[in-house]
Amino acid sequence: SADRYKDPSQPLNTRIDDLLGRMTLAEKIGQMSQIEREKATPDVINKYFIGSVLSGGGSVPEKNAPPEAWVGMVNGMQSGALSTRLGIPIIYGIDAVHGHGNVYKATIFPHNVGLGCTRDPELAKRIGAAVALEVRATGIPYIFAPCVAVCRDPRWGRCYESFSEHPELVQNMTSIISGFQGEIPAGGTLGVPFMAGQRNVAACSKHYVGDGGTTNGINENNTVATFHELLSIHMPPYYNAVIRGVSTVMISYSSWNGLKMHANRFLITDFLKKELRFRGFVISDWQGLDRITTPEHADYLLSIKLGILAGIDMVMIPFNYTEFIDGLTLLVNNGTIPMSRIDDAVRRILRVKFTMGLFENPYADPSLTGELGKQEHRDLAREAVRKSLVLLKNGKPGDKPLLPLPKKTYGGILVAGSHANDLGSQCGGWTITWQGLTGNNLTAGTTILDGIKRAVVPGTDVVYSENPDAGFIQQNKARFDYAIVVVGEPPYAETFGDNLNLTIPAPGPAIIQNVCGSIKCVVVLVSGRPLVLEPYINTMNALVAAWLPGTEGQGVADVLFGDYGFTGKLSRTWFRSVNQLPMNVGDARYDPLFPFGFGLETQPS
Ligand SMILES: OC[C@@H]1[C@@H](O)[C@H](O)[C@@H](O)c2nc(CNc3ccccc3)cn21
Repeated sequence: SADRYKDPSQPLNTRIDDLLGRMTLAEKIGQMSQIEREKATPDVINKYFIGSVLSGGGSVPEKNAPPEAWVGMVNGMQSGALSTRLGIPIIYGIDAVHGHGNVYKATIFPHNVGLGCTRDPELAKRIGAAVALEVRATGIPYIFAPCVAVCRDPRWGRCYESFSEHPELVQNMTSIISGFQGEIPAGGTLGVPFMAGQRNVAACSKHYVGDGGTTNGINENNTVATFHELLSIHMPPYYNAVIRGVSTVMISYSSWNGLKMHANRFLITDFLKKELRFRGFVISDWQGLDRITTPEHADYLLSIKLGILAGIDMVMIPFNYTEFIDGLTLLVNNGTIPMSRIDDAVRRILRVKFTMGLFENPYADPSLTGELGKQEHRDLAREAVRKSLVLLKNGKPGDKPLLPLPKKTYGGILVAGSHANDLGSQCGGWTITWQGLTGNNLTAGTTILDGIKRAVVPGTDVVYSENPDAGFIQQNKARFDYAIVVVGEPPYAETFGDNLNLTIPAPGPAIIQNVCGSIKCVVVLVSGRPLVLEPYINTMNALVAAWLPGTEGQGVADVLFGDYGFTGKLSRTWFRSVNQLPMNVGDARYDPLFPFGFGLETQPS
């Protein structure tokens, strides 16, 4: 019979059964293997029947690669896959967690902590659709987003990847999945993966489950919780993700009550796959199997056994693919892992690939390259920046409000601080490189300083000094009508962001004291999370939490100068002291500097 699996008019399960029935063990295990771009030559993909390739953070075809280079790379790999006996296409995945962060000149949106402050699920959906177009511009159909972590401790290095500490707010923001993948039609089968068309991407809700609940926010560590606490705090977003038809779920490095999530058969198979009826595929994190043991990779055969039997379907290996393939082959041949488990994994992977139309559209659509960094998307990102800003203070007690700032001044405006003129720092981690970069040459965008200069009346004297010394301040303090002080955190990702003191990094505090001690000032804090404020807050006339706004820094000036009012509300509790942590809305003992949901409002001027 003609290859029925290649016939798109055949029912989905007919195609899956037909193809699965033809596959050798080597071809099945190849589908379960995801390797890193740098290993993924067409020959390796062909020889090992590789099912998936990824770009890890910062892994690009060439520095500042244009979309055409990405398309050429992905298509080259795809030809390797299509030349295999059964011609099963690869699915290429990448972290587009705040826009297509790895790609030069992509639109970079606010990180999730800021999106949570918009309280605007419809905006999140529009962002998802825009990001999908920018990802498709590079020929990629699959992203490792959204992170639906419920970050319960801001000392966690990935807290900025979390929409909120409050599970309901995170649940609401899962609307971004319907932007990425398209809106699933009502009345379908619960839990099946969905993708509307070739201008959408398959999504990945991560990291299942409890990644945001680790002790002291230590990345990849242990989440101590009763099953009820796990279900009420960390699990809710996965209900919504499954209902929205999310195509994949990524497993967390963390443990639950001492058991590694990557080895947790109860939560992956019995709960996610059976109870929640998730029908897409479950993917490990990077070397997630290796990290089941301590030290990592200490017993890779055991890692493979535990991970695959737990219910992991695709393994983000990413480099030692022969060791993985040989190990899994051995475990199937010696009966440790039943073929039924392998078939479940491959069935799920094929279900996603058939559903997203990958067999009919294995190659990039070259007409989409113009979507990358499109002005329409930048305008959307700028809107998101505006709505993400949270006004925490506006005028000292007894003073009249400082914001919105006048665009016309008699004297000048002093702009100070390390983060006023630093595109990389306002983007944060997962931008161009894994950890992110400082400086202004990493990609295309608008710094907060650029935005201020464009917002004021032409001819207004805007003076920028990154770290003005006391002498400069004393000589000029009468000159300036007011100052804008922009300080905050350097870029970071994952464990590099773990931080137990959460103080504003030097020289931020000194700049605040020097400038605000002499000149009326508004401080704009660029950070992935709440930081220690109490020592300085009385010195400030006004204070804005800007989070990690991304490339469209103009959105900050839009609101500072009153083109738009402040509307953002805290997605996270703002603690007084780290000694209070963890401290979340709803806790019995709750004594924040600013509570969850706080945000002053201003009217457009
Ligand atoms: O980039 C792929 C995944 C990403 O989707 C996950 O959210 C994240 O947990 C993740 N981390 C890495 C790399 N982690 C790593 C940590 C220490 C040394 C080398 C790599 C890759 N990935």
